[in-house]
Amino acid sequence: MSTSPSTVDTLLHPDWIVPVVPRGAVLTNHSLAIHDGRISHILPRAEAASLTAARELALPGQALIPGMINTHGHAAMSLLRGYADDLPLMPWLEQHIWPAEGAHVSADFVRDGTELAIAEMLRAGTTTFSDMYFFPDAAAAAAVDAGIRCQIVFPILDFPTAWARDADEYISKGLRLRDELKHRGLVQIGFGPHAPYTVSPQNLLKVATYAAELDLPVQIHLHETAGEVLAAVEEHGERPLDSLNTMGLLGPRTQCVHMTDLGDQDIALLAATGAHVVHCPQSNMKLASGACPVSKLLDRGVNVALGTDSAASNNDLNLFAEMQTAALLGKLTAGDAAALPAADALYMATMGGARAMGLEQEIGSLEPGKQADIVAVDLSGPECQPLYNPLSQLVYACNGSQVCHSWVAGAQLLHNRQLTRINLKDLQQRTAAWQEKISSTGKNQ
Ligand SMILES: CSC[C@H]1O[C@@H](n2cnc3c(O)ncnc32)[C@H](O)[C@@H]1O
Ligand SMILES: [Zn+2]
Repeated sequence: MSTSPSTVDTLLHPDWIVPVVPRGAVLTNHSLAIHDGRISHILPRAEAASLTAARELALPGQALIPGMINTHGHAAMSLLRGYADDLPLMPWLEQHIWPAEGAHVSADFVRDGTELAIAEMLRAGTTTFSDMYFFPDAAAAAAVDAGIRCQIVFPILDFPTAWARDADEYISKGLRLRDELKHRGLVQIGFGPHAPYTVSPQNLLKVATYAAELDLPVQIHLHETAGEVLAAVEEHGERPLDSLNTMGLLGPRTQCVHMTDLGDQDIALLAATGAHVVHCPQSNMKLASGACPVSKLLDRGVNVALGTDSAASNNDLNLFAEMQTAALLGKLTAGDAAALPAADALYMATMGGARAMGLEQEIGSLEPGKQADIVAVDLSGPECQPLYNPLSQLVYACNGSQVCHSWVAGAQLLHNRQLTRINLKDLQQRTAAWQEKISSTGKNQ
């Protein structure tokens, strides 16, 4: 039986702890201790005096929450933020984004773009992100250097790009990356078949076989628009979700991103298979793709996580904004102001993501024994006053810039809003060089 140590690495004294599990709980006059990268204690402030800590931090006016989990994105696309706005999905992709990626994406682009995304995410409370992009080795390297936790789903497409020639090469390169990173505790590798309209049924079948054999996660863009579903029904005679099910691709290791076009039968299938949904409300709204029926999914017991998608379709990587949008859109979609209360939105941004990634025993809530992935949010400013309910402020009033500190596996990556492992000045110079290069090339060249 393991006992909690009386000597700890770090002892935090916030005004509130919002552990997420149990849902809706808010602890006052409590302290949290970190030891060996994990949460060792959450205890009443009066009892914290019995602990000896190497480092103690008073956090007046601040709330501790679990580090947030951005369950879907393409981090390096931060270099394409604002490159093509106000367009629907397919013209945006086919006429603007894919040509720009064809012209500019390289290992250096991914390295710098991912670092820019990580800097933004850490400063807004994200401590774990999922990434689906070319040169996933460069994305993983940026994450390892920054100390942030991530899930890298290596891309799979039927067509050639700068990273791979065909689906077999995408898969073999991705699996090699998985072998190289197997022992990196903060990095999890999975399959990232882009979408049913860019990956053939034969190649999706290969993904299903490998994923089952290796027990790896699979993340896919799915039912992003009604047009996607309609085109698939015309071509294959069935809805994409049904095709994936027939292929054996729907199950507890599957993360279905977007899911705006969903009927009752689709929802029943998701519930029966245990597949997860990753809701990206701001991207769905900006591209006018549609709205995921989150309340119905939750009512049927489907796990829903939150993602920003890329900075090219959002245009920021801020889960506070995403939580607020999810809550507001959820109410509008359900026609019910009681739908998606603040506690549910925060759950989706934390435990929802952890469950989707199969990491629910490790992250997603503040509980003794879990990894110390923690964020401290300042609720003392005028935008959060008066303060009747910290949970309400976190979801409906905070904007991300109130994040003061964050820790991943006990390592402090943000201290008083300063990134501890990223040189922001140098990063901003590299970003400016990319902007210069991309804008001088001109659009679609
Ligand atoms: C295979 S790497 C990722 C690929 O996906 C593109 N992408 C970015 N956002 C979306 C979206 O909302 N739906 C579909 N595809 C998207 C990105 O540009 C890369 O080419
Ligand atoms: Zn996406």
